This record gives sequence, C-alpha cells and structure tokens, in this order.
Amino acid sequence: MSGRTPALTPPDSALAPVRHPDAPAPGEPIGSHYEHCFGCGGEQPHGLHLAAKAGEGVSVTAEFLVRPEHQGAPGLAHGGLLATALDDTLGALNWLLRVISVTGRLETDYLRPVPVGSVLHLSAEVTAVDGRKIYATAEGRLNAPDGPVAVRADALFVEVKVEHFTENGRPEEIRAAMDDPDQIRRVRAFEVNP
Ligand SMILES: CCCCC/C=C\C/C=C\C/C=C\C/C=C\CCCC(=O)SCCNC(=O)CCNC(=O)[C@H](O)C(C)(C)COP(=O)(O)OP(=O)(O)OC[C@H]1O[C@@H](n2cnc3c(N)ncnc32)[C@H](O)[C@@H]1OP(=O)(O)O
Repeated sequence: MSGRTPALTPPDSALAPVRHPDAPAPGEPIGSHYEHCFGCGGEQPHGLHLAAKAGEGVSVTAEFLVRPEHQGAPGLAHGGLLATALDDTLGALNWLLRVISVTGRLETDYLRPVPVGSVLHLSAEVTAVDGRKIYATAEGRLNAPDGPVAVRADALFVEVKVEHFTENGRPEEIRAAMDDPDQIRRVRAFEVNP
C-alpha cells in the first residue's frame, strides 16, 4: 500500500535502493545515531529506547515495549508516539544506505489499538531512491514479528548534509555533540559515502 499520495509515489525515474557495502550485516545492532534521541537514545530517560537491527537488503527491524508513560487513552499507546516509533525505525535506514537523511513527510495508518505492555515489532525498508529523495515504508506488528499489523507508514526522507544539524540545532547541544568522540565517529561513518 505504499505510495498512497503523489508525494510518496516514487517517479518512474526512481532507482532501486542499494545497500551500502559497509552497512551492518543482517541481524547486527545498528546503535543510536544520538544518545539523547527520543526514539533510540540510551541517555533519554523518557525515550522509546528503540534498538534497531539491520535486516536483509535495505531494511531494518526494531522492537518497542509500550510502557505506561506512552499512554494516550487508558491502557493504550498514544498515536503520536507510535508515529515516532515508525519515524525512528525509518531513520535507522540511513545506516543501510550510509546517507544522512531526515523525514520530509510521514503518513501513518493506525489499524489496531496498541495496549500498554505490548511489544511492537517494527520493520522498515527503503523502496526507491530518486536523487536526494528516499522513499520508504514501515509497519508495526503486535507482540510477534508475524503478529497483526497495528500501525504502518509511508515516508519520504530527504538527504541532507551534516550542516543541516550544525547550522540549525541549538548551539549548546551541537557543541556537546561535537565534543563527544562517539558522536563524531557516528557522523564520520557517513562521510565515507561515495
Ligand atoms: C555534530 C552534530 C551532528 C548530529 C547528527 C547526528 C547523527 C547523524 C546521522 C544520522 C541521523 C540522521 C537523522 C535522524 C534519524 C532518525 C530520526 C527520525 C527522523 C526524524 O525525525 S528527522 C527530524 C524531522 N524532520 C525534519 O526536521 C526535517 C525538516 N525539514 C527540512 O529540513 C527540509 O524541509 C528538508 C531537508 C526535508 C528539505 O529541504 P531542502 O531545502 O533541503 O530541499 P527541498 O525543499 O528542495 O526538497 C528536496 C526534494 O524533496 C521534496 N520534498 C521535501 N519535503 C517534502 C515533503 N514534505 N513532501 C513531499 N516532498 C518533499 C521536494 O519537493 C524536493 O523534490 P524535487 O527535488 O523533486 O523538487
């Protein structure tokens, strides 16, 4: 069902995505792109703590345990957080392409309520690339990798340079990131992209 609106439909000129030769092997953890990220950062106490793994081709998987602090209605996950989980899983695809990109557009379908205590099994894959535009799709299944689909999304990510962050982020966080050797190492991984 991807490509539901024109903005998310790859043009005929779009290319099939190519897995970067240095992408993590299938099953390997991808790691957080930023320790304070709300989606995947380990240093973010209120975050979702998503841990993505590389899949086959240009795909990733992740798991999200829905906790009481994620509620929108009694005992049910908030839809915005579910969109965040999809968005962050899609963001992990950057490591398979070795391209830095940000979400330009995210369209989400909510198919089933997601109770607190559920584990959402997320998967995402790039479907096409057209210049800087990366078309991708994601879904979240309830409690098992082959459980019922509860949420899904189509997305357009747009490739950016590292200046997207350094020129727009609040200076104090940018300075801290640039003083953090681990963060610099993560960004450098993208600079070898041909
Ligand atoms: C030292 C510190 C470094 C820190 C960095 C840390 C780690 C780096 C490594 C990886 C991490 C990277 C990302 C994070 C990953 C996961 C987190 C989850 C993902 C997110 O949470 S990420 C945050 C939310 N995200 C934003 O904060 C974006 C705000 N936004 C913008 O910054 C601009 O808006 C931008 C850049 C999107 C485009 O701007 P732009 O000027 O570069 O390019 P332009 O506008 O020309 O668009 C080019 C072509 O995309 C088409 N296009 C654009 N937008 C579209 C839309 N909405 N719908 C349909 N088509 C669209 C145009 O139509 C055109 O298409 P065409 O070429 O065919 O004309």
